[in-house]
Amino acid sequence: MKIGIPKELKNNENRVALTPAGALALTQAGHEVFVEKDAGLGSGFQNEEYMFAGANLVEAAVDAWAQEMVIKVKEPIPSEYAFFRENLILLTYLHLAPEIQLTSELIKNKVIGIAYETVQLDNRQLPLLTPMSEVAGRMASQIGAQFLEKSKGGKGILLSGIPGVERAKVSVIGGGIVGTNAAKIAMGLGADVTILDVNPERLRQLDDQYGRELQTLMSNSMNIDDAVRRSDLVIGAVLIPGAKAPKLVSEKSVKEMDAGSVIVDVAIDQGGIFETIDRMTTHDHPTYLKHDILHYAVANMPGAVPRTSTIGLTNSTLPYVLQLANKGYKKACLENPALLKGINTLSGSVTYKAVAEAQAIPFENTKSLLENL
Ligand SMILES: NC(=O)C1=CN([C@@H]2O[C@H](COP(=O)(O)OP(=O)(O)OC[C@H]3O[C@@H](n4cnc5c(N)ncnc54)[C@H](O)[C@@H]3O)[C@@H](O)[C@H]2O)C=CC1
Ligand SMILES: CC(=O)C(=O)O
Repeated sequence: MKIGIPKELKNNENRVALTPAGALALTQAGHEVFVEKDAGLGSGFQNEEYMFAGANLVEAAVDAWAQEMVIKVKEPIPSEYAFFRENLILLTYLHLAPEIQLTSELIKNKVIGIAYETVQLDNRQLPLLTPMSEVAGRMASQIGAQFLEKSKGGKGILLSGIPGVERAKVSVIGGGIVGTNAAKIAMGLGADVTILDVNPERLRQLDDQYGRELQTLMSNSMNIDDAVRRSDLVIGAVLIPGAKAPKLVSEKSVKEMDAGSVIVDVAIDQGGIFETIDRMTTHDHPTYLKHDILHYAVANMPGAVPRTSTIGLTNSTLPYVLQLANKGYKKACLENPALLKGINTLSGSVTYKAVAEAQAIPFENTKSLLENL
């Protein structure tokens, strides 16, 4: 198969969809890889390393996009919609539920849109979201700690406190991969950490794992309101796969936080869980103030640590990329139910139920559509 790797265009997005090691695995399997010149530089991978791995370097994005399958990191931005065409296989994070225009372009152009974030194993794990959730979760606490500093606009407190001075209170809403990693780092930095989840089994696991160091709480509106009001830093880490994130934190609770407190909404890529977050922010302008609370809502947090993230992402995506390339997307998806769940758009239809529901548009069953192609 001919596979294109365009350079990422989102603000401060320095990741690339494939490492030279990944390119080598594909060329050794008999595939042709076309990497846009300089696409790997932000992650510290030189053009020569891709050439050494047997990939072709192409001068322009259009040449990478012209291939049978295009692998990216982030959802395409409007300037990339012109590259969409019928039967293009696009493998990337799509986060379509809140992205009406992108969804409509993928449908209109009959793109085969496979979203990393909805590839799901039988045990419900999301193997292609996990590595970036590990990164973003770990970053969320670091970022929260930075923005609590006075010079960054925060209330001027240290997460750990010092002997004789109170520690900061951190609440993490959602106890999955992002939430657990955020809690781990916040605990490591010495904060007083509470984690909320709706899944009692998950709360039990977290309690077994971290004991008295971590306060677990059932996620309901009363507990969320109480936790938010008392927190110096609140991290949003909820996910209902494919769906628009539920608005769990009310504007009223945010107003009751102390001035200079910080919100980091990692779930912003699915629309965010705070009523006071109505827009994404960027690495260039990461926060805005609302009700005197700093709001951070960057949808590509791992883009800030591209070397770690690119290697972590390729480690997880490569086995799936190889299946798609070796078998063709149709056979690969019909033989692997996890990959089948990744298809969000096919033959001009939305094939992921939660996306169709979020946008109130018709939904088609992926398997039936594929079998009849
Ligand atoms: N902004 C960024 O750069 C990045 C954002 N993300 C996003 O972070 C979000 C979380 O991802 P993961 O941790 O990997 O998902 P996950 O599936 O591992 O965890 C989600 C957790 O949310 C819980 N949950 C569901 N409804 C809830 C509710 N009402 N209250 C409390 N908890 C609830 C689930 O039980 C689950 O434990 C996703 O939207 C993901 O796309 C991930 C990586 C980077
Ligand atoms: C998960 C995601 O959207 C990201 O890593 O940017």
